[in-house]
Amino acid sequence: MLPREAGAPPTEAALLAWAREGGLAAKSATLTWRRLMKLQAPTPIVLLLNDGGAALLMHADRRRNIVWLRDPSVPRDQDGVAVDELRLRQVWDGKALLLRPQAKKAEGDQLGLGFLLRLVWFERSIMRDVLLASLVLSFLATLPALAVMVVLSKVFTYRNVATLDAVIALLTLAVFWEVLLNYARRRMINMVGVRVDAKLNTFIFARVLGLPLDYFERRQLGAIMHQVGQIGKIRDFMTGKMLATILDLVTVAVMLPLMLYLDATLTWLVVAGAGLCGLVIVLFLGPVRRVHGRWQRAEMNRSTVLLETVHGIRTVKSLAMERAQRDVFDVVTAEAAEAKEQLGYISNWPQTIATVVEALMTRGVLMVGALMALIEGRGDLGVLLAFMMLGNRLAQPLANIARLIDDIEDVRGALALASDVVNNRQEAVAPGLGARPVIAGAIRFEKVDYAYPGTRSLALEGVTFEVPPGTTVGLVGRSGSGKSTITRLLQGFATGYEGQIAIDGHEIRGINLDYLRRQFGVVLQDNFLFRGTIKDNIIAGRPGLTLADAVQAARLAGAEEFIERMPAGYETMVEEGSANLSGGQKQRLAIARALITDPRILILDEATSALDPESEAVVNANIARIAQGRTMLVVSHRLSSLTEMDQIIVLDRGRVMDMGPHRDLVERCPVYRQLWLQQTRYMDNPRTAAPAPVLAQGN
Ligand SMILES: Nc1ncnc2c1ncn2[C@@H]1O[C@H](COP(=O)(O)OP(=O)(O)OP(=O)(O)O)[C@@H](O)[C@H]1O
Repeated sequence: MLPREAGAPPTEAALLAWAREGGLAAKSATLTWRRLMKLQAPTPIVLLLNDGGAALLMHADRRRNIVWLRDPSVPRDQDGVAVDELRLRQVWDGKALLLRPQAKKAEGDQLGLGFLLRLVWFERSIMRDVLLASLVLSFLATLPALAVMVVLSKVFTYRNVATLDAVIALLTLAVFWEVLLNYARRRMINMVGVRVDAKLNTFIFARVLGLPLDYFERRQLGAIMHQVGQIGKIRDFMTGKMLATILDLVTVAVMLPLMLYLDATLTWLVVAGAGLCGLVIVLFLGPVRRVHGRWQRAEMNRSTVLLETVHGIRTVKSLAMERAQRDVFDVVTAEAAEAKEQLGYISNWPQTIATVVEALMTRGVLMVGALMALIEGRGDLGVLLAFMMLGNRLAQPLANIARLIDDIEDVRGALALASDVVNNRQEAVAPGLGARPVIAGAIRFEKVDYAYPGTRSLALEGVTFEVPPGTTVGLVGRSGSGKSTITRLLQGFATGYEGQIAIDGHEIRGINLDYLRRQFGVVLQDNFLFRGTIKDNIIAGRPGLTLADAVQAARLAGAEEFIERMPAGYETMVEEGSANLSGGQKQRLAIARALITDPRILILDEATSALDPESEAVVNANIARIAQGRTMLVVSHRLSSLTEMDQIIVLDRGRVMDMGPHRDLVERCPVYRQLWLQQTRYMDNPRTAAPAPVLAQGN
């Protein structure tokens, strides 16, 4: 793509963006001569010269203290130029672009356990510090128990005050460290959490954006939102329970050997108790999983009904469907509540049994310990007390680890739901893939057959036509004849067609998808305006464009006059659902938005169908000006708005019936003539002359 201001050198940011769009990993850097000498670069380095030019660094000759440069515009087979430090400094102040082929990008990853582990692995340096802090904290946690042991065994028995002083000093120091390390650990855990959360969210958003359009059309929006929303559960688990478990494991790893040292028999008693907890939970895993699945499906239904109702609230209210929708919602809520109740009932059992085992374990330690001391005369009071204190501290993490199985089930379900959306086929795997030819706007369809996924009948059948650049073309036909399908295929929304679709002779499947779509300006019947000012909406998605660009596009679209009458002009906020704009104003804004990039091909798909005659007249008056210098495809049911088009393509049940200017078609094409007569019949009647009727007959 050429810079907008032809002749001006591209900015560093633009070069970076182009390199990245071209599939390269690019970085800007400031280099010194010494760095250049040290570079044994196998990858291209572009030196950005002070006058806006650029040179390619071929290699640095350290022995002779020179670099070999090449002018990128000079043919490859010509030699480079040797430049020494003094000469280079005169034209270059250190700015450079470092380029290399892109490594496998995160977008290519699939959401799954491997991906989540990799996210944590990225944070390994902080995680290492967290583990280290946990290790020290676990040691510190054993100190009170050991202190009790020492006080009972040594201080009381031998009345040793010096030892008591040492123990008190040690415990005081330990408290200080404990507070400090706990504070640092919480900060680090929070940091890991925030980073993992941000990465996970940006990854999910990129994947959802990359899903093909027909995916959203085939699925219920509510279900998609619910499934994607599950990511919150995964994040909470990763930064909450999973991390806590790792820390619990550290505690177990530190305490177990110490307890084994103090008393092996009692230790095995504790371990056996924890094992029993785990076993109980594993036994309940199957039933819990089944009920959990049912509950998840019920929750999904509930979100779908809620979202659909809010989304279609206009229809719900105007058809007075509130009562009916409430009934539907009541039913799905009851199902969700029943499943949740079942889930609570089932998962309460392993929890209860685990609590019993845990209680028996701690009491068992006391009894067995006391019995051993009484009967066998083994062990002393200090050791028993210390053991019990440690045992209590250990029981909790062990039980937590066992209970984790329960949470894993929840997260496993959440992961399955989220990845069901996120891991679907992406539209374009590599952003850099595909050609970027300069496009003038010639369109050719050749024997194109297309059936929508999941349907058997062909939406397009043997469609063949050719449109020279700069032509205005109307697409007409009954409802469902395939008009919109043609415009969709042209924009690369589906690639599973037979035959060939080419723009300027380039088959569109070979063109970079992002680049292809940027060649189009599209206005639909109902256009979505984003929250923001009118200016933001016109220049949406094209950062860097200015108010002047927005004004120019608005003028061309016939929107200038009403924007200037608005309270804050171009800075007027478009309200939620664009309630402060009329249909005609919304449509003219959408046309301005489509024109802002000066696209080579403009598609108006029923763009004026919903407009009142006055607004339609304003838009139509500008059509000739809008069409100048570009190819324009206009889908319309109102044939009267297409009579001035250079060519009109007549479609019927997915086939091209004829193509030609209006006056020829009226004479030779029966389908067209019939459509035309149906509409003009009304026009002849002075009482119904104003709007031409809409041609919705269905088939
Ligand atoms: N997303 C879709 N999934 C499945 N079938 C579809 C989809 N969109 C359209 N179709 C089918 O493809 C055929 C052509 O539809 P298309 O929307 O291209 O017609 P159209 O001429 O633009 O109709 P209209 O004037 O009503 O907008 C129709 O039979 C329609 O049912």
